[in-house]
Amino acid sequence: MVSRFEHPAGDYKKIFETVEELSEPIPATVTGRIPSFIRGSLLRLGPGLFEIGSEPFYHLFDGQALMHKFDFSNGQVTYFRKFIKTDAYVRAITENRVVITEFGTCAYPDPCKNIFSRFLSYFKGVEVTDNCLVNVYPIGEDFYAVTETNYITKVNPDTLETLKKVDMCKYVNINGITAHPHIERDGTVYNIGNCMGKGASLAYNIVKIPPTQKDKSDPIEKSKVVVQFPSAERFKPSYVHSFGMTENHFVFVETPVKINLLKFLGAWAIRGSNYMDCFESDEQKGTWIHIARKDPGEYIDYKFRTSAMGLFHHINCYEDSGFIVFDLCTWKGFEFVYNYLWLANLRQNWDEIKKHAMIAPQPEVRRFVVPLDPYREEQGKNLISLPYTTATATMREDETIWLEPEVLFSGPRQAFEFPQINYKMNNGRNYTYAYALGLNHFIPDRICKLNVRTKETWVWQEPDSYPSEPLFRPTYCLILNAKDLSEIARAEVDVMSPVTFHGMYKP
Ligand SMILES: CCCCCCCCCCCCCCCC(=O)OC/C=C(C)/C=C/C=C(C)/C=C/C1=C(C)CCCC1(C)C
Ligand SMILES: [Fe+2]
Repeated sequence: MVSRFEHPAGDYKKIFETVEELSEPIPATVTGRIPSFIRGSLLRLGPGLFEIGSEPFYHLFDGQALMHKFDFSNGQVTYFRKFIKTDAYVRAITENRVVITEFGTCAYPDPCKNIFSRFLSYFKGVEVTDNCLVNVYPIGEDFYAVTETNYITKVNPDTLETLKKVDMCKYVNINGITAHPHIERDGTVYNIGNCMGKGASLAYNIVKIPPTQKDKSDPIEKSKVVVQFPSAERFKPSYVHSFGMTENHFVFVETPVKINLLKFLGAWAIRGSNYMDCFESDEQKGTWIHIARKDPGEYIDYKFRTSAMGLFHHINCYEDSGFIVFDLCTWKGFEFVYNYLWLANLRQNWDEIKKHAMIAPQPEVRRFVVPLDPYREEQGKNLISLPYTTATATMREDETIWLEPEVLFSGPRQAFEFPQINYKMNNGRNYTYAYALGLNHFIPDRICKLNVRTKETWVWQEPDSYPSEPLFRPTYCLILNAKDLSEIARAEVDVMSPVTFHGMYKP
């Protein structure tokens, strides 16, 4: 599953360049035969505008949200893209400067204003960004483009028009909410977000948004918090990017990558800083794993611990014979991987890219197992009795339960990231296959498949192609056979497309 290619020509730099939106869909040239059951739209999101006037964005997660769409109908394909007209985008375009602070780029006060109003604007605090460049998902009958703040943006998935900005803080007690909800077959959405509770105590709330309402009212209005996970530290919640959901449980992994709230609330409002400045990594704490029952929501107060790791994406999790099995795309150690995703680094020449990735955390796909009844057995004994995994859980003297994972895939600087499963069929269930984007020293250059039972792997790769779950240069949408990753068809358009993070197929 490692890459067959080196990239000395540095063509990958193109996926971090600004492009224009399109005024109308353009036809794609199809090679092969698009299967007739593929009728719908592939929607994807990522950054499309990497600078405004003379002001650059600095981090991979700062560029302004561009929504892409491939439409499939009767074997024909069109491609369309539009910038989401968020406040961050519209105000930046209007004032020709960065107006709202992004993940790693700070907005400075308007230089045209007099010194007094500039001084005042420092103390007004920071406007939280609505730059929804990370993912798109349905809520009821509607579609929302999202980042990880409290703002989500309703879009029309056909015209890519921006419809309205919604503040989730109005409905539930959260300060931010992830771009990776779980969606049940009936349309119920579950998500997790950091929250500041009573007496400024920190927690992580699981939010439930019901499906389409009979009375046609907006399901978001009926959002509620169903269960709360405590934070390991009083003023430092961990960064959370995704979580796991089995039939009856939620799995939340609390990593050592912390948001220092004192920095966040204080320093940020007074001098120019951005979200990246507020993270710190705790070398001592390791990783805490939390479990909660789903219905009714109830936190299960077992102290599962494992070594320090970075985590963005859960692959899948399921219950089996009194255990919860969960598979993760991890990064070894406590250092924040986002420190390596500054655009200046990703745009370097290949030799520098490789040097940089040598010192970064290393990726590994890991399987963990937790027992649902850990206090049955004595201390020091492995509590896991599933015959097919070497993952262990051991009760320690202090009543914490130490987890050692089984490694499902490991290759130096070769990440299996941005994972996908056959979600409708397999989420929360015992499963066999996971698919992902292969990162070669952080450069996305292949599509991978992993059999999580046997560890067998498959790869699709082509020279000078930089997929992102997957989008390519020159932009083409590739249809691969899920069995062996062989090519079925491709629909190519004569425009360049920058990197995208996540998206969805809308039948
Ligand atoms: C697709 C190819 C990419 C090429 C290189 C990738 C290398 C990747 C290696 C690791 C995987 C990383 C996965 C991350 C994916 C992703 O989509 O991340 C985007 C995340 C964003 C934009 C997060 C924004 C979060 C914000 C603004 C949070 C703000 C807040 C806090 C920090 C504290 C609490 C309040 C608030 C406002 C929510
Ligand atoms: Fe993600």
